[in-house]
Amino acid sequence: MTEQKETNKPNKPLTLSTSTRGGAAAPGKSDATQVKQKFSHGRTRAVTVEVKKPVKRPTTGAAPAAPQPPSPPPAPTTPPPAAPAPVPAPTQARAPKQGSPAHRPTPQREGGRGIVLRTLTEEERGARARALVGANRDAELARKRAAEEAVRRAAEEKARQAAEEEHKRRLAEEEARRKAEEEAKRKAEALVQKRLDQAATAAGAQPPAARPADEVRPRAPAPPPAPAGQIRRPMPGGSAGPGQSAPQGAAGAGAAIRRPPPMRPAPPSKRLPPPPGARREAPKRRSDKIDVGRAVEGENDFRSRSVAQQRRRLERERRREHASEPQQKVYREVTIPETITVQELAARMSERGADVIKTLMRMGVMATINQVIDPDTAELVVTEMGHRPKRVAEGDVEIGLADTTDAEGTQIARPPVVTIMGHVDHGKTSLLDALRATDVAAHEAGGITQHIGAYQVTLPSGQKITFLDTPGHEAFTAMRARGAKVTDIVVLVVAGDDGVMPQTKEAIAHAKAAGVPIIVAINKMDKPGADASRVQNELLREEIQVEQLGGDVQSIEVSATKRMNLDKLEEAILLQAEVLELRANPDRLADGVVVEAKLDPGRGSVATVLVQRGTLKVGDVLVAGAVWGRVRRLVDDRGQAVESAGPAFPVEILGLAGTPQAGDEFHVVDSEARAREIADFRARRDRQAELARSAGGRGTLEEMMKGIREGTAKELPVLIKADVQGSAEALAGAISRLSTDKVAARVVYSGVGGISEADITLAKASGALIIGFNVRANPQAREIAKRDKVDIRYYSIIYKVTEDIQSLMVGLLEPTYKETFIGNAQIREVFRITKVGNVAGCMVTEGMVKRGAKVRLLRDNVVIHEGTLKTLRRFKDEVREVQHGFECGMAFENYDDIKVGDVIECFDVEEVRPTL
Ligand SMILES: Nc1nc2c(ncn2[C@@H]2O[C@H](COP(=O)(O)OP(=O)(O)OP(=O)(O)O)[C@@H](O)[C@H]2O)c(=O)[nH]1
Repeated sequence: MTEQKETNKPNKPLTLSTSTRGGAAAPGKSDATQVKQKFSHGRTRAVTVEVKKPVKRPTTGAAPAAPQPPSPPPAPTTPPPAAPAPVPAPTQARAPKQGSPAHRPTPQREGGRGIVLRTLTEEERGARARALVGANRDAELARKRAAEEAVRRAAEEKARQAAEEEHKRRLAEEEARRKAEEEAKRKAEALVQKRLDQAATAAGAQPPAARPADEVRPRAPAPPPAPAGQIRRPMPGGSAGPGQSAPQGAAGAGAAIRRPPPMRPAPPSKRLPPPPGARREAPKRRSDKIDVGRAVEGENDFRSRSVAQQRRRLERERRREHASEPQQKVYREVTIPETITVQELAARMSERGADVIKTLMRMGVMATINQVIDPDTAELVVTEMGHRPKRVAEGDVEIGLADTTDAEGTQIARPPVVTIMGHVDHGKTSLLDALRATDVAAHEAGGITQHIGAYQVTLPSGQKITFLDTPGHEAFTAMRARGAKVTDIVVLVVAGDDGVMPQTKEAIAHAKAAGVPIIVAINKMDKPGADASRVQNELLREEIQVEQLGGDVQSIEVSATKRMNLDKLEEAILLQAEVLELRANPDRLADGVVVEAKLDPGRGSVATVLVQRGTLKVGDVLVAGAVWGRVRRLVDDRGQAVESAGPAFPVEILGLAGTPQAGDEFHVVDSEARAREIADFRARRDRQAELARSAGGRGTLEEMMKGIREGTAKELPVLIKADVQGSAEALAGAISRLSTDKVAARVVYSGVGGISEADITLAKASGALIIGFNVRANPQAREIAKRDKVDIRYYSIIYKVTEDIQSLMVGLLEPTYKETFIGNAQIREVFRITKVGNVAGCMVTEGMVKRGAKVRLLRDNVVIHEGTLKTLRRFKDEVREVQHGFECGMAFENYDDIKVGDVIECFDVEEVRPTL
């Protein structure tokens, strides 16, 4: 409305208003009048004009609103037709602000001739021109806005059309879907009808008319009067119920659309108010599940079932049919881990939890569904319920991991792995360096040898030797204690000028305990005081008989500093390797031993490993101890990156998730999942072992005895430390003499001095018992012994030692049992007694029968049962024994299968103490 008014108004940015001085002028006469000239931007100017009074009035008509200026601006009077409404708005908004006089009513003049202006001054003209320019600018601005508005409107129109089309499309889809649903329902109903007809025909039942109405789904529309009445009830007056929109109400009046389309706009203004009483009636309507659209079409006059309901009903029928068939019980193989809950066990057997609990109760075990039961009980339950138990341990994840068997043709010769051992300052490091310098490959490549704990030397002949650079025999034994057998040959370095020293003896003991052949390198032979034969003789006392003295141990005289006879030493090593027939299969998943491992700040976990079998490659997934990882990089002993490492090749591995321990075995596995599983299991096991240790577990001796009892050990290893050499030797001799063909006492090492950490390590690696004769263990050794469960026994009298060792050895032997026959009884009659079971009425035919004695049941001279007697009665009294020729009643413990004619053999069992 406002816009309309605005547009009808003449737009005059420049107007004149007059004020006549001196009252009204007489007609026909000129009159001076003061005219107020108005410009844009609110500027005004008073102008004096002369008005000539007309003699004669013109014909009536609309007086000009204002005298037109000589060049009137067209813009304000011609707004763009495309956008009439928005354009005035900004103008209107601006108009009052600017105080534009455009809207002021133009004074109507009495005379129709208009006003004659006086000639404008230069200043006035200029002002007018400026005003015109300003007006033109405004008009231009308005035009632009109108154009923009037109574009926006066009875009809006387009979007609206698109939305309408989308809406139409959805309606069509909805309609199609509804039709499809109806079609499906019709088919389902037809099927149900058919089945019911068939059932009725088969049973010779009543005609379909007699069937309940809700089972006979109408295929044709129901009679119209009924739905009409039902529809009108919930929707009085035809108005929509609460919550229903107007379109639904319209549908009730005849439209076929039953539910509002999803995108349909429902303006709240069109929503009809709920009729009085509609709220009360709504629940009833919902419970009836009346469908407005269908009701109008007259499709149904009662509750209709959905397709899903029909399907469910058919399924129920099918199940009922199946339920009548007897179910075949499925017997399964049930895997039983080390711990299992009742629920899990029930699930694995596909049995009900309650049944499993009942079975447990029958066995005298009260357990709840979530209770953990031990594997033995679980196995009994599984057997009881008719399934097949399969026991597995958690450690089964390691099965197949350490498979060292290789087919005959697959193995090829591999380089020997050598460890150098000896007394301090006898020249181990010097010899290792000298041997390393003989590596032709390093010289050829010009590479600098890295110190990575192991390196390989290529001899001029092309043969290779791998040296382990482990610091001393303790590290060697520590690795062995972890179960790793890495070294093939030990080179025992003895300084020619010094001879056999305590650590030389220790080294010999360690090498012997590991069962590794020794090659003696008598070093420093360049020194004037060096005497090889003296050294060889001293070695004899340590049971090392060198070839020069008729033994089989090779002995080479060398000089590390002078590089003397190094080639001979290498030859001796290769010869020994040949004897050992060292072979490995390079074409399999690699495994080996971690020689050393560290956490490098720049490279992460770095493990030096020695490949023992197969070929280790970059990208392999491996597990080393409780650590796993994927090989990111392999670096050889010269610091060169390599792609693979074959048997006896020492190499650094980068990419492990953690740092393994020296002596840990590594295995390449086929998947990360397996590696992770094994590493997790080992970490768990180590944690449990640590807990058991802290809780004070069993000692080595007990474990050892258990091993012997189980037949896995046949000897008692002993480590002797004494105050003087004489005592140590005497003890070693006495203990060795205790050995018999049944069980052996083996002296792993005998030495002089207090018990050190090295002794504990050796004892641990050998599973030995330590005997401290007049010596004690130092605190560190005690601590390690406690941690590693190594038994230390202190003595000060030699015969006490031998007595103890003897009793230990006897204790390790299996006891023997002697059987003594007591008598026989024949079953003459079998009585069935409630709560007791079968009782045999017998006649003692030989010797006597005794309560508490062992019995065997013989049927046709075949032993069919062996056990104990539950009762032995004579008449009604419980008796201790029944002599030959008397009758008695006997019943077996946990056994009932007795028959007339069977013989009960009665015997005693006596344990015989084993002797050495
Ligand atoms: N004359 C002579 N001196 C040697 C020989 N071998 C080693 N030495 C010297 O003996 C000393 C000890 O040598 P190392 O190689 O450090 O002996 P080691 O057994 O490794 O010593 P630890 O590492 O302390 O156990 C050094 O001063 C060497 O120079 C040799 O063949 N002849």
